[in-house]
Amino acid sequence: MSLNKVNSKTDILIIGCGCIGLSTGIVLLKTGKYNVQIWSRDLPPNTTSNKAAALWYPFLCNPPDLVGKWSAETMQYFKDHIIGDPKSGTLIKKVNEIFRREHKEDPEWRPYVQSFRRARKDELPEGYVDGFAVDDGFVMDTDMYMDYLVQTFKSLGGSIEQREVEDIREAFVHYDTVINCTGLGSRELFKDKLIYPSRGQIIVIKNSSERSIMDEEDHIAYVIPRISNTVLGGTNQEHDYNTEPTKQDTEEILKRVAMISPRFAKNRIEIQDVKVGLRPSRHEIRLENEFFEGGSKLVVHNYGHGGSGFTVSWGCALEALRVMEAGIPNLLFYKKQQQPKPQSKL
Ligand SMILES: Cc1cc2nc3c(=O)[nH]c(=O)nc-3n(C[C@H](O)[C@H](O)[C@H](O)COP(=O)(O)OP(=O)(O)OC[C@H]3O[C@@H](n4cnc5c(N)ncnc54)[C@H](O)[C@@H]3O)c2cc1C
Ligand SMILES: O=C(O)C(=O)CO
Repeated sequence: MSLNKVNSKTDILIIGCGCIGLSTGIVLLKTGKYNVQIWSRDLPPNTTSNKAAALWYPFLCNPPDLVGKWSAETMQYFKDHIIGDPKSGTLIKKVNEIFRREHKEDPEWRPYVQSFRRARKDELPEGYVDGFAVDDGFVMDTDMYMDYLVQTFKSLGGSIEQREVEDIREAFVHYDTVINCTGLGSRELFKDKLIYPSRGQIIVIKNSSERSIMDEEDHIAYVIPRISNTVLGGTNQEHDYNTEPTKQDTEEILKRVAMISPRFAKNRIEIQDVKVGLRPSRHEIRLENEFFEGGSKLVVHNYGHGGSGFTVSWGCALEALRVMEAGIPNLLFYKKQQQPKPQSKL
């Protein structure tokens, strides 16, 4: 049984069509070494990824040092490959995180992000005394960006099938190597009870804003401008599976946002949409190899990105490629191939 190879490229299956699965698929296809197919229960716009705000900013995601590294790699990847493309739905936008109390410590990801600085006094709304700033942060108009990822993946030769995987062995019938990008789905598919939902509600409004501003100190409040609208948030209700928006959360978000951006207190807010997504939260991102079927099958796990899937997506995709290529030579088939051929007796 040879490793699945067609046209001398190795066949790889990715399960999941969120920002993580699509970014990982694009990185694999760009090497020119793999045929990549995605199987996914839900397709954009019906994924958690589509419910995100989204901006580049490490948030509700661990481990801190790797999140810092992957966030910085993602920022670089955006600058090199994405920001210049108007179809990507992305914009460079300064981001300020603000605090009501002095915040002596820089964020743990600071060593990886050269453009980090402390906020200036004029960037702090009334009642706030400290803050961070990243002038070359960026935002994504999430639906536009997800469509852009799908188009990029397909244009590189990737194929997508809407298909739920109930048992990983279904995938092993056709593939030796599978990349698991199922987010919260890993709770069932791989029985990982460490991953759980953190419910986030956002409001999409017509008004615009010149910067992203967020307060995560005692509760969550943020304003994230995008190309065609602005997102106000948010909530973080752990282990809450309710995907329906609530009036109470909408009112609470509007109240908090008025504190960080007084202009939204004065001007009439024109609500376009209210969305809810379940962040795939975990004590840390799981990005590692797991061998099945006596070493003849390989699963590369890439899930558990919490509130930072977009922020770390390209760094994690590049890491998943590295991890996968370190794992494949240990597949039983490869090992057998490396064994010296028995010398003929003649
Ligand atoms: C309100 C809100 C705001 C956010 N804002 C930001 C932000 O500003 N910046 C940021 O970086 N992040 C943000 N996030 C976090 C970000 O949305 C997530 O980290 C990210 O979407 C996770 O991507 P994913 O591809 O792992 O998951 P998903 O988008 O959930 O994709 C998982 C995919 O796997 C599929 N799947 C699952 N199980 C199976 C199965 N058994 N068989 C087949 N397919 C399966 C699903 O159908 C889906 O296609 C926000 C999240 C929320 C909720
Ligand atoms: O709500 C979230 O998860 C965010 O990342 C917003 O910044």
